[in-house]
Parts: sequence; structure tokens; C-alpha cells
Amino acid sequence: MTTTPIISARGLSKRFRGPAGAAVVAVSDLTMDVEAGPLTAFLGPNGAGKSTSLRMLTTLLEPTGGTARVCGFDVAQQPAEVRARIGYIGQKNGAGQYQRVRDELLSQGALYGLGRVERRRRVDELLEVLELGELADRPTMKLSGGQRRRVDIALGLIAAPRLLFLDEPSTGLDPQSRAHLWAHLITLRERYEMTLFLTTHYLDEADQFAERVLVVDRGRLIADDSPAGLKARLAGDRITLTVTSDSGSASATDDVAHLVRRAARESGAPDAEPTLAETAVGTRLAISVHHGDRVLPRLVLDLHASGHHVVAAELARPTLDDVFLTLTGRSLREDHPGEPAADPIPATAGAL
Ligand SMILES: Nc1ncnc2c1ncn2[C@@H]1O[C@H](COP(=O)(O)OP(=O)(O)OP(=O)(O)O)[C@@H](O)[C@H]1O
Repeated sequence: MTTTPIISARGLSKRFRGPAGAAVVAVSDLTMDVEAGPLTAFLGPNGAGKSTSLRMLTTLLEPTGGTARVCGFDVAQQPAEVRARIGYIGQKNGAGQYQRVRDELLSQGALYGLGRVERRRRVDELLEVLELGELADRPTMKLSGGQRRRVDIALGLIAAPRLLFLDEPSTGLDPQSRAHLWAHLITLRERYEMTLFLTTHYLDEADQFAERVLVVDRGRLIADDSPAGLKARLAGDRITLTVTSDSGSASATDDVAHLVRRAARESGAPDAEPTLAETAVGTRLAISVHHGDRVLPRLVLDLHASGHHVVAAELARPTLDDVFLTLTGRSLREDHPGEPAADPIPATAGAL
């Protein structure tokens, strides 16, 4: 049975006029279908076009090319229909400064046209689920970054959307607040059967929580798979061995390299050369393989049977950053050196 995707984009593009009138292609030819259900993470370096894509999908920005349908409606032709069915939590705070948390949420409910009783019921429920009850009478300006972000999420959920877009929901939060926020997102998703589509710079979050990862770079979609699928296809496991040989000759090193290369090839990994380095304790070799947990013990036995001794062995599972490196030739972390720990989340913007 085929189901209608909750998000469907065809050749979606956005050009801006940059400085001196030059065109900036923020999003180029984005084509994708996103089914309702799986948590989808949109990854890419700074300036890749993630926020612009989200803003087009949420009707905040008009595309300059292509089309997109969200919850079955065209973002350009039927923006009100789209808005009625989605929530959007932008990079910056939606919560005002002086209103109390509960009042802020009630005002948002009124904005969405919820009746008085329904509005109160919904606000009480969100305060409870997001553990904001004790903070309900505080002005939002007196909340911590993590607490404000939870208020943002409550604002985005007031109209019970089927689909929630989040632009970097956890940026600027300390690790504990990030974990807390994620626990809430997962609870909310289950409780309201919502589809979450989000951008994040934290690859570990995407790895842990996303069921599907879309990677964009320079406005283009360059990969689309589950985190496990991406890692298996693009990065493989990394085996690093330090080996000594009885003879210690150059031909012994060649033999070791041959055995390592063969093991990698037999695992189905691309026919790559191991990297070699002479160290004080022996020759160190590193190579990418598939199913490293199975390859490594067999390789150690094969090397031993051929007169080589493995003095150290390491198996590293790939990360999404390895995938990104393979895809783009650079690390996503380079774009975010020393991720901010607990920066306050800036004011303005927020839920639709
Ligand atoms: N209003 C605008 N006018 C001109 N250029 C813009 C505008 N908004 C975005 N851009 C440019 O479009 C490109 C994509 O920007 P976008 O904000 O979508 O990237 P991003 O992937 O969300 O980045 P980040 O991770 O830093 O949030 C960038 O080159 C950006 O400078």
C-alpha cells in the first residue's frame, strides 16, 4: 500500500540576491518524499540551505523554483491549509520577554482560534508534558535556555500539529538540557503521533534519534538514508592494527598489507589501500572494512598463522561525521568548532 508523503518536494529551489546583486543559490533542486512517522533529520554545514528549506516548507518563504506539498497542500498555493496542520520552531525564541509562560501559551492558542475551554485544556496538558507547570507564572525572560526552548516547543504544539518542524532545537543548550529536551521530544512524538522533521548540528543526536537522515551541502541533497545505512554504505568500520613480524623485513610488511587488504575486500569494502606507519612497537595499519566485528578476529588469526604478531588492535565504528567527511571531503565539526555549551537562545520569531 502506498501512502501520501507528509512532505513532498520537487525541484524546490531558492535564490537570494546577495551582496552586489549576485545571486545566492540557497537551495537547489530539492526533491524528496518524507513519510509520516519516521523522525527525519536534515543535516549539513553552515549555509547548506537547511533553514531556507524549512522556511519554504513552512510557507514562511516563497520558493523561486519547484514545488512542495506539505500535509497534502501546496506551500505556495495553499499556505493557510499548510499552516493549519504544522508547527514550526525556528532557531530563535518564539516566546516574548515579559509575558508569563501560561499567558504566552494562552495567547498563542487564541491566535490559532482555539476556544477558551480547549485553549486552557491544551495549555495545561502541554505545561504538564513539558514539565513547565512550576514555571507557568514566571515571565519567559526569567527562564534558562533549556526552559525557554521547552516553552518554544509548547508554542509550536498548541494547535496539535500533525507535523512539527524544528530548526536546531538544541543548539546552545548544555548537554544535560539537550538530553532533557530530546526526552521531551520523544515523549511528545509518541503521545501526539506527530512526525518530526528537524535540523541539527549535533551529529550524535541525529545518529541516536533520527530514523532517516537527509544530508544537504551547498543547497543540494547529497545523501538520504537511515544513520545505520549511511554509515554502512559510506564509511564502514575502521580497523587499526599494530603488527610485528618474525623476519621484520619489507616483504613481511608487504605480506601483512596483502592480508589486511584481502580481508577488507572479502568484507565487501571498497578495494582501498591500508594506511601504513612504522611505530616504536611495530607497523601500524588502518583500513576500512564492513562488519569489522567479524573481520577483526579472523584477520588476527590469519596474520598469526602467517608468522605475524598483532600487538594491538582497535575497531572503531563510523560516526555520521565520518559519513559527512566521505561525502563532502570535510568534517561537519570543522564548521562548528567548540560547539557552544550553554549560550542563551536569542529572542524573537518562533511558532506559526
Ligand atoms: N535573506 C537572505 N538573503 C541572502 N542570502 C541568504 C538569505 N538567507 C539565507 N541566505 C544564504 O543562503 C544560504 C543558505 O542559508 P541557510 O540559512 O538556509 O543555511 P543553513 O544550512 O540553515 O545554515 P546554518 O546551519 O548556519 O543555519 C547561505 O549562503 C546564506 O547566506
